[in-house]
Amino acid sequence: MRSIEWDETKKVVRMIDQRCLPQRLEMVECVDYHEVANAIRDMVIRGAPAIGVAGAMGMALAAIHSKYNDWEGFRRYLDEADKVLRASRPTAVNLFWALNRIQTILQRPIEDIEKLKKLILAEALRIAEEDIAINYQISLFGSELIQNGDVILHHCNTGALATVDWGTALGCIRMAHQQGKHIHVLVDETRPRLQGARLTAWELEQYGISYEIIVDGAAGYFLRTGKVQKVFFGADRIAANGDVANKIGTYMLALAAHSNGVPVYCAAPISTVDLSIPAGESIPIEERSADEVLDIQYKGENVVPKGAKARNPAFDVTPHFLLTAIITEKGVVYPPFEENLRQILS
Ligand SMILES: CSC[C@@H](O)[C@@H](O)C(=O)COP(=O)(O)O
Repeated sequence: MRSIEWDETKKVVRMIDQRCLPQRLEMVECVDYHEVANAIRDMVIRGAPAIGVAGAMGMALAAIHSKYNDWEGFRRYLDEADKVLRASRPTAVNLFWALNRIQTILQRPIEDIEKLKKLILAEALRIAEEDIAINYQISLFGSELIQNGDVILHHCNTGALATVDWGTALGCIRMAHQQGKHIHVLVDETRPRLQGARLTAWELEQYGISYEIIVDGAAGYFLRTGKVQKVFFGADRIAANGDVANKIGTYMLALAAHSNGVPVYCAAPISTVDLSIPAGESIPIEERSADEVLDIQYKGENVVPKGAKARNPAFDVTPHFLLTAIITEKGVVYPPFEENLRQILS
């Protein structure tokens, strides 16, 4: 299963519409970069690595369908596409990382526009293929940290849907299961968009991995009562000191785990590390529409009073001292994170 792919015959980008899961497995086709930017903003596609690939494929669409034959016009059109895609979601650095890779191609001294178009598409496809291989490598390292019989608490969705395929934190769990280890996953439902209850649960069903969904507020209970051996989650941006921005609720989860002596693992590709950001407080945190919090029904009835207001930060920052390790494709990074992240990146 691929969350996103390039259709060479139709020259469109096809992605799983993650808003429809688990009820329906539907595909969406994007014919231009505006549609890709909207798909990222509306969370048709979501998850840091998948957003990065979507951004690169948005640029490929812009290049392939550009009507400009002159260098100036072509460059201006692609600059506009880059700007629109960069503005779609602010927190996951993978989007900017992937767009920067496309920019590197655009900076090459190539006069032939048709050749440049092909190079941009090839780079977008390469980013997608690399993502799968990187996740697989992360999962091989991460699975070594999982023992037979472990109960693992997982936050948000970090599986095949959040990447191109395979997944990061959920990939580690999937790999451990594939190695024959018996594991059970407690799935944080992950309010308000319910990536855990809808997407992670759906993926675990596909893989035949034992799981139960819990409300986010129940995590502390399970950690305190000794029911959980490990906590696993992904990342949208990792600062140079190892602070991790991830789905809202991660910080409270890590606090509760740390306080109860339960190891906390963050699994993410190196492309999620942003060395230009010294510490977590400088990571831009997306605030999404209050409707995502307020639009909730129980037995067909609205839950909140009419006119209720809400706040909806989509991410929070977990300080590095709460983390046991960060699992990357280059190996497992332990504290001191500042030093060891720099070393692994060099
Ligand atoms: C491998 S995905 C890691 C993170 O991107 C994931 O945990 C997360 O926070 C996703 O947020 P989302 O708002 O669903 O895009």
